[in-house]
Amino acid sequence: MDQKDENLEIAKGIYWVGAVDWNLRDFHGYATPRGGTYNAYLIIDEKITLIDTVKAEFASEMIERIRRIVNPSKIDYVISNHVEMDHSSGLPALMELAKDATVFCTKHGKAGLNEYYESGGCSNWNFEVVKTGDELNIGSRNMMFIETPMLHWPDSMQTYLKEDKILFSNDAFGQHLATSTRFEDEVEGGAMEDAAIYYANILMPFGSKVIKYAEKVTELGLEFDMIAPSHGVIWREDPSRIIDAYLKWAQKEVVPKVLIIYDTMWNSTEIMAKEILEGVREGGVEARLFHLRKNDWSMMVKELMYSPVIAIGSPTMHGTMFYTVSGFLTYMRGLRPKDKSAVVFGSYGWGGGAVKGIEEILEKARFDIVEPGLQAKYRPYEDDLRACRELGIRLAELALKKSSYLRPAR
Ligand SMILES: Cc1cc2nc3c(=O)[nH]c(=O)nc-3n(C[C@H](O)[C@H](O)[C@H](O)COP(=O)(O)O)c2cc1C
Repeated sequence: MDQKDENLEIAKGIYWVGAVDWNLRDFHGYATPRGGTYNAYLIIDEKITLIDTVKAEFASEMIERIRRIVNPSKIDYVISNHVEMDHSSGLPALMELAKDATVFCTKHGKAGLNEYYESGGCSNWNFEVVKTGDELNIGSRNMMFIETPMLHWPDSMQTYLKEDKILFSNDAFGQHLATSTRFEDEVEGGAMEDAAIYYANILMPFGSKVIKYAEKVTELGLEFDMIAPSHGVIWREDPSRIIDAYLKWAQKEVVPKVLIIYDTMWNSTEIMAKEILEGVREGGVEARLFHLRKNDWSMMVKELMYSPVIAIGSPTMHGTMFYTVSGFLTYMRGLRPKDKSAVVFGSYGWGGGAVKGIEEILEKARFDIVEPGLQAKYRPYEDDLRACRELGIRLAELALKKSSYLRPAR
């Protein structure tokens, strides 16, 4: 190993061999202003073992990192925790070199890899299908596999290295964060906020599975010295913090906060939004205001996770809501937020339509619509503004009532 690469040995004989994607700004539609990483881990033992790979465009970088430690053809075992392409599309290039390696994955993992890489030579790979509790001896160490279906795909699993007490958790507990260090405790300000954004955008629909997972981990009596996800930095200082945070998010703990999301063509809806915000402020509660074309939706979704109350505003355009509002509602519905109270507002010129359309969607998504939508014709005048401010005060009261704790998990 070069001196400069020493920090890549995360524990004795265990190396990070992934790639840092400094310029990643959009991860399948999720805004990643701080970049990202694809983490792969190499374990040098009697059986040389690679855990996950990287996105195809970084495969040669991963192979080069491996080569500096060991000839890739010497790899005996490849653990494929998840078939999604950011972790598996580097696999065909790796398997070209490690022709005799056995690939360990779940039943759905094997099917998924075959779907993705039929033309990548997958039919020649040796597979071993594993399930929860199965163990694999690699010499001085033993691994245990834990299936985590729908955390966040059907094939997902995690790998626990028993002697080192390291959990290779794949996407769970990850963050999109490009760094030159590999540990969370070395990142200025930590990575909990990045993990919260990740949870909100990727795992929010699967809260009940997260709760079951935490119970399983307790039942198995697992202890952690490190939790090493497949994105971002490794949790080393009190690693259970991230499991506790997941539990809080899954249990939908919220803070007294009102989220105001809107779009506007001629600013009338924006004036209403800001007046609602004034009311919330008067009511003694924090409000966050987001213009849909000026902010990252992934950040709004993180705020939604913490906020018990949301106000959504849209002007009417051609008889319906503004297009960004319908796009955001589609994204938000898919994430299945629960126990949210909502109110709708917006400006219109003649027949209207936006407010009604939004309310219909929110009802289907099981939001509790606390009162009829507020509408202002063309420009909001004194009466409209007073109504917005009073609405804000009522939303603040509601947010206080619905909040079960005072600070987000950090
Ligand atoms: C392209 C366009 C289409 C519109 N279509 C409708 C409509 O179908 N029904 C309606 O009531 N108002 C319609 N309006 C009027 C707007 O809803 C109205 O100007 C409103 O005050 C805009 O709110 P905003 O300032 O927040 O953008 C339309 C406006 C524009 C610019």
